[in-house]
Amino acid sequence: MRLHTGGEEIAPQHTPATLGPPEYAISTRDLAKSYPGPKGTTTHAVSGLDLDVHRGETFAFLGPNGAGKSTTIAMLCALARPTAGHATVAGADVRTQPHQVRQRVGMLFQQSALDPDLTPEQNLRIHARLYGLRRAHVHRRTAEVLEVAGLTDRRSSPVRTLSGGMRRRLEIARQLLHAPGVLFLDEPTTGLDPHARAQIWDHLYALRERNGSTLFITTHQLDEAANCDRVAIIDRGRLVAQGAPGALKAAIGDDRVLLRTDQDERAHRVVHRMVPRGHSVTRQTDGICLRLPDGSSWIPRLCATLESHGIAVRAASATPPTLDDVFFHHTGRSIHGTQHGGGR
Ligand SMILES: Nc1ncnc2c1ncn2[C@@H]1O[C@H](COP(=O)(O)OP(=O)(O)OP(=O)(O)O)[C@@H](O)[C@H]1O
Repeated sequence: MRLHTGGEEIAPQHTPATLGPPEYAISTRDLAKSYPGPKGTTTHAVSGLDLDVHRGETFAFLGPNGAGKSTTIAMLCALARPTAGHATVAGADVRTQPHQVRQRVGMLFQQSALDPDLTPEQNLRIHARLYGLRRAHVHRRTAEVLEVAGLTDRRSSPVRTLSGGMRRRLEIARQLLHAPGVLFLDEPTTGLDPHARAQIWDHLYALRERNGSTLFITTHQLDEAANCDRVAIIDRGRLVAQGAPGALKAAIGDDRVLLRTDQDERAHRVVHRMVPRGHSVTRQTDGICLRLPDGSSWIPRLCATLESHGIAVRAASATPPTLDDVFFHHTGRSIHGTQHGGGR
């Protein structure tokens, strides 16, 4: 993921009455950013984005590659200018008060900005000075954030000797030095093994509990988004859905029914005829997938009909909707790229 510092002219501004109330950590209305595309075209990286993130919330920003996540973060951190719309972050307007926004947020980039030959303590001190922290505070804040990151005992080891998870915690610690009100994390667990991923999440939850930090986290990991307080799903620059993961899943209702048979092609045709219009039936590499309300009640009927056609059912399961099903429901695609293949 890249961050961009766009340089386009921006429209005249005023703060619209429709922006969320000041208790929101982040509020956007009609936020948009376009880039000049190839051959005179325009790429609408983000369009008409309305987001409200409460203070102290862990908020996931979920979307496939190229959906507009980095562009949104860049605008919210006042690193890229919106082409249109409004946004306030930690009480400051990204257009008219970009300096205040940058003072009040922390931003974890995907690319490491640590010097591997220096120790955690040295890296933090350099960052603190670059950030203009008063000398008297640097020592205390460095010790505090090292403690929060669980790295006090490694404070004098060269960074190159730390594990991937430790380095990521150190990157997060760096962003906490100036005690930001909102912390943006761009895919914070990318490249980490499952154990280190889990540790980073424990660390983020602890930050939320301890400091009441607002965490805005981009991800394409469905399980990570599902563990956040609320999630916004973005696709092709537009907001698809926003809400608590449970509520988003409950709103679509349909379960996912998976059938594995000895003749999937024939089974697909049979099943297709049984299911009412408007419900999806797709062939996947691992069987036939249906999206239906109360999926488990369909299984005996589906199996009996298939067997009456001489098709053996090897496995059948019904699972409640996931955030991928929410994405599919709104876009007709899986977040990881599977097209709606032959469904209804
Ligand atoms: N500086 C730029 N100039 C032109 N087009 C850009 C620029 N930055 C991003 N884009 C385009 O804007 C769209 C959104 O890109 P963005 O990087 O915000 O998506 P993303 O969701 O962060 O993707 P990924 O998860 O792959 O990093 C893409 O079509 C991208 O090609």
